[in-house]
Amino acid sequence: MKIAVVGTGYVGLVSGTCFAETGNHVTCIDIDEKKVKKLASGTITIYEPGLEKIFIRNLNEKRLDFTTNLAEGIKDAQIIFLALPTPPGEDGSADLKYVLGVASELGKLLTDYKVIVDKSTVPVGTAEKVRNAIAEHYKGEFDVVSNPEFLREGVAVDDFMKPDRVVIGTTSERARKIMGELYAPYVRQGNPVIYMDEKSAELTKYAANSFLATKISFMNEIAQLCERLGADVDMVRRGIGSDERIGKRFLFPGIGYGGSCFPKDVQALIKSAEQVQYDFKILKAVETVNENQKLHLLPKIKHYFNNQLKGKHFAIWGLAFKPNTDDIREAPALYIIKALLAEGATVTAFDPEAMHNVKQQIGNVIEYANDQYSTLNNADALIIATEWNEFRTPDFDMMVQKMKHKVIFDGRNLFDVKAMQDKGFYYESIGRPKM
Ligand SMILES: NC(=O)C1=CN([C@@H]2O[C@H](COP(=O)(O)OP(=O)(O)OC[C@H]3O[C@@H](n4cnc5c(N)ncnc54)[C@H](O)[C@@H]3O)[C@@H](O)[C@H]2O)C=CC1
Ligand SMILES: O=C(O)[C@H]1O[C@H](OP(=O)(O)OP(=O)(O)OC[C@H]2O[C@@H](n3ccc(=O)[nH]c3=O)[C@H](O)[C@@H]2O)[C@H](O)[C@@H](O)[C@@H]1O
Repeated sequence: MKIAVVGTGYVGLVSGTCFAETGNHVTCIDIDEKKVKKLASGTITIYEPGLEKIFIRNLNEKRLDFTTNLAEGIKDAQIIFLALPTPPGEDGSADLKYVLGVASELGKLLTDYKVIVDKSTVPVGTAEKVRNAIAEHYKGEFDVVSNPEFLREGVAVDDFMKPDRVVIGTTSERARKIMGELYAPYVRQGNPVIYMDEKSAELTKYAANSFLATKISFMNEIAQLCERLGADVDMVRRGIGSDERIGKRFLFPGIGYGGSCFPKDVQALIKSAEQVQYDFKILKAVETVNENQKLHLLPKIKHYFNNQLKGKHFAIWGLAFKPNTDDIREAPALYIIKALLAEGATVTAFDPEAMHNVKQQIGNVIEYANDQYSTLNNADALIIATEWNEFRTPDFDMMVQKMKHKVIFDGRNLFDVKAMQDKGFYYESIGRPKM
């Protein structure tokens, strides 16, 4: 099939590349000229394990190309995916200016039947708005489908190639058939394509992200209780996770959820509810808990240093919002850094992939180290903000040699509490007894 993908960010690039991987011809369109030039010349623009290899293969085999020209990019396409940003507007609701702007452009360009697919995360009713924006200029036949994306950064290729499910929202038989054909190679036995109406598909995406965020905030509150009652959240997590109705995944407490989606999607669903006079109480609490959790380590740190952080030097391991990505959008580490600097402390940080993005965002207000151990020179304490694999089994002897004090505040529960005590560390983590 011939496919166009408008927007070559995370979702656009991953889905475009993966659609090409099963033999489709994909043209990716973006207004960012620099990005398009880079991609067209074979340089990948995001860090995503496994993506570069298939990106290069499909580029070389001419199943994937890039352009800034919308008219040229969509000309021969049977399906046009919109993978455009839907950032929070001033009031927290999803800003649809990119999606509707492109829809209106498409209306001026369409000359024959095409399926226009909302892949961006968009509020209920957007498919209708996209349809109207196109129909204002184009009077011929076309369909608008909602096909939300559920990939996770860091494992995006696997999530896309072997999805748990594919949700397709359309009431058009013609569009349903085309979308079914496109997705047939991706769904394994037992992992269904779920067809529904557009509105239900749109809400499914927000419900999924909000439910997962709720699980995390719930566990972060259980962790708070554990700290106050002397229980161990790791044990509680295992104890409840083995119940299939609850499930083992997404029960890890930490320093809050970040990333480009959970924070904005929770906010947007609260707003959508408000617009139909519904007060979504649980989600408001989920958001508040998460805001507090990002700085949960701070009082512990201040308490340890008798409320005097001025002149103290901190090492930070991990800047990305989660491992295996260079994405720093809403990363808890950035909130911690800001709070430490405001208290007059200094910071040296290391992240295996995300440092270039942090440098670009906050510049040289902190120092950047070439590896995890160099952050520790003269550090009064180490703070762990992202659970990269290489942080899980460090050389503790080398750490001890470099650190001024053997003090670790671990926002991701990487180490065994008793083992750390035996090594002589002062070690605080999330929801586990200090010993
Ligand atoms: N990042 C993720 O892991 C996931 C994101 N989503 C959703 O997918 C959508 C896109 O997200 P990301 O890929 O992260 O966004 P992004 O911000 O990484 O990329 C968006 C791209 O669209 C381009 N763009 C903006 N206006 C344009 C226009 N008029 N014409 C052509 N290109 C234009 C930008 O230059 C950028 O390259 C959002 O709604 C998001 O909520 C859904 C699932 C996963
Ligand atoms: O809509 C989206 O953009 C995507 O949002 C999330 O994917 P992503 O943001 O890439 O990352 P997750 O793995 O979900 O992690 C999100 C945040 O939750 C935190 N988290 C996750 C799991 C957990 O048990 N505890 C926890 O604190 C992570 O550290 C991270 O900050 C969803 O998992 C995807 O299904 C969805 O497509």
